[in-house]
Amino acid sequence: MPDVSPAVVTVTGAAGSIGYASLFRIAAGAMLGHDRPVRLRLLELPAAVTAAEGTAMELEDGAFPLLESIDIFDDARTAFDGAQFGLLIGARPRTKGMERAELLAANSAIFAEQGRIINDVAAQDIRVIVVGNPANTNAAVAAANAPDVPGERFTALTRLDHNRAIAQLARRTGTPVGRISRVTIWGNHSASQYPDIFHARVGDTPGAEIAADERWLVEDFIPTVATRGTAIIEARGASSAASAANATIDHVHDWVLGTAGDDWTSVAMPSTGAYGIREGLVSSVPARAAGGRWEIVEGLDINDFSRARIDASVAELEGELDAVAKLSRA
Ligand SMILES: NC(=O)C1=CN([C@@H]2O[C@H](COP(=O)(O)OP(=O)(O)OC[C@H]3O[C@@H](n4cnc5c(N)ncnc54)[C@H](O)[C@@H]3O)[C@@H](O)[C@H]2O)C=CC1
Ligand SMILES: O=C([O-])CC(=O)C(=O)O
Repeated sequence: MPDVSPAVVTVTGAAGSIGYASLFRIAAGAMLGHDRPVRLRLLELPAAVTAAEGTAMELEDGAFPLLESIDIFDDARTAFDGAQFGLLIGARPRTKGMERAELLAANSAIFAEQGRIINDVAAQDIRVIVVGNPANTNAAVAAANAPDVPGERFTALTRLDHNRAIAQLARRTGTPVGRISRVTIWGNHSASQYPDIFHARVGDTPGAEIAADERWLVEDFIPTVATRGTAIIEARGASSAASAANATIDHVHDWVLGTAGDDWTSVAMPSTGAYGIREGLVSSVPARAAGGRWEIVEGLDINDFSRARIDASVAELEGELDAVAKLSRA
């Protein structure tokens, strides 16, 4: 029986670009199903509350039958009260001249606080997706600060990278995206990520056969997927917003309503130690969802080519988390 009780959805950074591109589709039922009412709770910085009010006016004007309420907050403790879904989109952006360590420090403070608050006031079945960068490490920090919430409820967005990889494979092979499955993004949502097609199915062709063109794989496919965000910033003059919102909705949709058939998707979630990834890191892995839970797809054969790339991206995640730990001790 589908859950048709109203869902309490807290969205941080709600007045930003991804927030704006997400909220209308959430209100229309694209995220949780077309039979599940939603109650939106929008969190913004005080300076952006008026903009959030403008978005709320437009949401009202959508007259969405599923949208039961919209509330706006500049206080995280109130915004997360009773939240069943936390879309953590708002983050401190990197500003000119800012070192990566400063960016990590600023965001770890935000996500540690939000993790503590979620622990204290969110609903018992809270599910969190962190979109704000550095997303994996922000999710790891939030999870570490929410000891009463099962770690698996904290995830980060690599579905955008996953969708980008499918799109590139479709383009290369002339295969409709709907006939491409079992692609995996491993590691960090950064340029070190590893889009793995060795287990993929591309129409009737095994991904390994396509990966055999190593020159294309190394010089074209992997870097195109891994640096797509930068290419979009260069072209658009702003970072991916609609595609990031779309991927966020896909992620939560599949988490709640299940992944299709025997396909899997890519989810950054706290490591269980599977595939030799250190526990505590939030790394992207292949995962299926059923019954409202993500399950890592275990037992895939990882060849040397993939192992080296997974290890490199995981090492970057270790470096980020270690830097955050050092900063919080300083
Ligand atoms: N994981 C992924 O695949 C992707 C992640 N991103 C990241 O998503 C984040 C948001 O991107 P955009 O919406 O384009 O940015 P944006 O700058 O348009 O909006 C961000 C909003 O967050 C708000 N905000 C900042 N700190 C906050 C806090 N502590 N609490 C509540 N609200 C807060 C700001 O006031 C702003 O309205 C960025 O960190 C971006 O790098 C972007 C694309 C893809
Ligand atoms: O750097 C950014 O904000 C954009 C980003 O994550 C992406 O498009 O993958």
